This record gives sequence, C-alpha cells and structure tokens, in this order.
Amino acid sequence: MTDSSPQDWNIPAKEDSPHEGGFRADLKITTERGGPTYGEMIEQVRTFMDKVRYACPTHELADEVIDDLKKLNAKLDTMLVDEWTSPSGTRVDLPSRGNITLPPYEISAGGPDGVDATVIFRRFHLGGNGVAHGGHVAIAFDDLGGMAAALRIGGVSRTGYLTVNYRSLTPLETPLAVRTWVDRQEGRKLFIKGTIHDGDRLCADMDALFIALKPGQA
Ligand SMILES: CCCCCCCCCCCCCCCC(=O)SCCNC(=O)CCNC(=O)[C@H](O)C(C)(C)COP(=O)(O)OP(=O)(O)OC[C@H]1O[C@@H](n2cnc3c(N)ncnc32)[C@H](O)[C@@H]1OP(=O)(O)O
Repeated sequence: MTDSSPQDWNIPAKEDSPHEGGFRADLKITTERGGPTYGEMIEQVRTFMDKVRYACPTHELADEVIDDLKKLNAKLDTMLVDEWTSPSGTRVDLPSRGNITLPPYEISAGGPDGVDATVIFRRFHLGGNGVAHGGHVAIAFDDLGGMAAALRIGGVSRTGYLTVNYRSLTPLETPLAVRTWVDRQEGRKLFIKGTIHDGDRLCADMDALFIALKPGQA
C-alpha cells in the first residue's frame, strides 16, 4: 500500500456550486451520507484517539498498530470524496454533525436567537492536569457560535475574531452546557456571545464576531 501524498487530497467537486469559486450557497443537511453506522465509526475513532492519548505501547505493539492503521487508511483511500459530499459536518443526526475534528456535542435547541448544546471534551482533548486544552474549548465556541450565526442568517459566515475568557477549569468526560447566541447584528456583522457551564459553574465565555459571506466569497 502507498501512503497518501498531499495531492491526493485535491479532490475536485463533482457538481458546480452556484457560488463560483466561493463557499457553497446551500448548507447541506444530511442524515444518510456514510451509511447508518457512520456515527459508530466516528465514535470508534474518537475512542481510539482517547486511548492513543494515554497509551504507552511497547515497540512491538506500536509496530502492530502502525500496520493495522495502514490497512485502515488504505481502505478509506478507496472512498475519498470532495469536502462538499463528505458526510463529515453535514450529518445533523450525529454529535457535532459527524465531524471528527470537533469535540462531540449534541444540540437540544437551536434557532435565530441561539443554540443550546451539551458538549463532552474527551480524554484526547486533554490540556494538562486532567482538564481540557483551551484550544479545544475555543473550537467548541467557534463551531457553536458559527451555528448561532448560521441559524440567524440562514447562510454561511466566517469568524472575524473570537475571544475566550477561561473563567475556571473545563473538565473532561463531563456533559457541559453550552449556549451561544446573537448578541446583536449590524448588517453582515454578527456579534456572538457564548458560555460553557459545568453545572452552575462558569468554565468559559466567548465574545466573537462572525461576518456573513457575500455571494461567491470564499
Ligand atoms: C440543524 C442546524 C444545521 C445548521 C447547518 C450547519 C451550520 C454550520 C455551522 C458551521 C460553523 C462553523 C464555524 C467556523 C467558522 C470559522 O472558523 S471560519 C475560519 C476562520 N476565519 C477566517 O478564516 C476568516 C478570514 N477572514 C476573511 O476571510 C475575511 O476577513 C472576512 C471574514 C470574510 C471578511 O472580509 P470582507 O468580506 O472583505 O469584509 P470586510 O469589509 O473586511 O469586513 C466587514 C466588516 O467586518 C469588520 N471586521 C472584519 N474583520 C474584523 C475583525 N477581525 N475585527 C473587527 N471587525 C472586523 C470590518 O471592519 C467591516 O466592518 P464595517 O466597515 O462593515 O463596519
């Protein structure tokens, strides 16, 4: 088998976008891409990453795992698609829309006024001394802040700035309440706020600007 080279990832989109050269105009929402067990596949990968974070393999075991991973990567190589047709990020029936790169969250309510979700930072989100890495906290805010913006404008925006105040430690493997909402809107500018709580305790809050993209804008 061969390792993937960088060019392998430049997979052209199958369909033309109504936004030539830019972001896709429509936000795809799917529940079937990748099949009925796609969510379980993603969960197994997360579990694997949890174990990798804490494992100290012998040389022999590391070599075995490398061989197994090469086989798995070769299997997925036969199924690579462009970003617009990948299940990842579109599967609204799965935690974090099936996006392996995000901390898994589940949305309990979402609309033009904001989003309520429960996020669980996993063992592989460890920063140090048993709690979450601040960068992963920011990723949760970025995605759920972007979601609040998307649900307000019915389209795509990009983060202009995102400030996180880390108010107290953010635990791993604990369901945490996230709320993001549009504080105010000025034309294309959406000023988003957010909080993450562990019970009554505020772990972090966010102050961000998302800017709605113009047609054709990347
Ligand atoms: C069931 C539900 C299904 C939902 C369905 C799925 C939902 C799915 C959700 C996905 C959620 C993902 C969320 C991730 C979002 C990223 O992580 S995006 C990646 C990180 N961000 C970037 O890479 C952005 C890089 N920057 C850029 O591309 C450009 O600067 C931008 C943001 C497009 C803006 O450029 P532009 O269009 O030329 O606009 P520009 O005129 O510069 O600025 C517009 C206004 O914003 C102001 N502005 C711009 N930047 C700043 C700044 N940093 N600070 C202050 N003001 C600023 C300008 O001053 C200007 O203000 P006004 O003069 O109009 O008052």
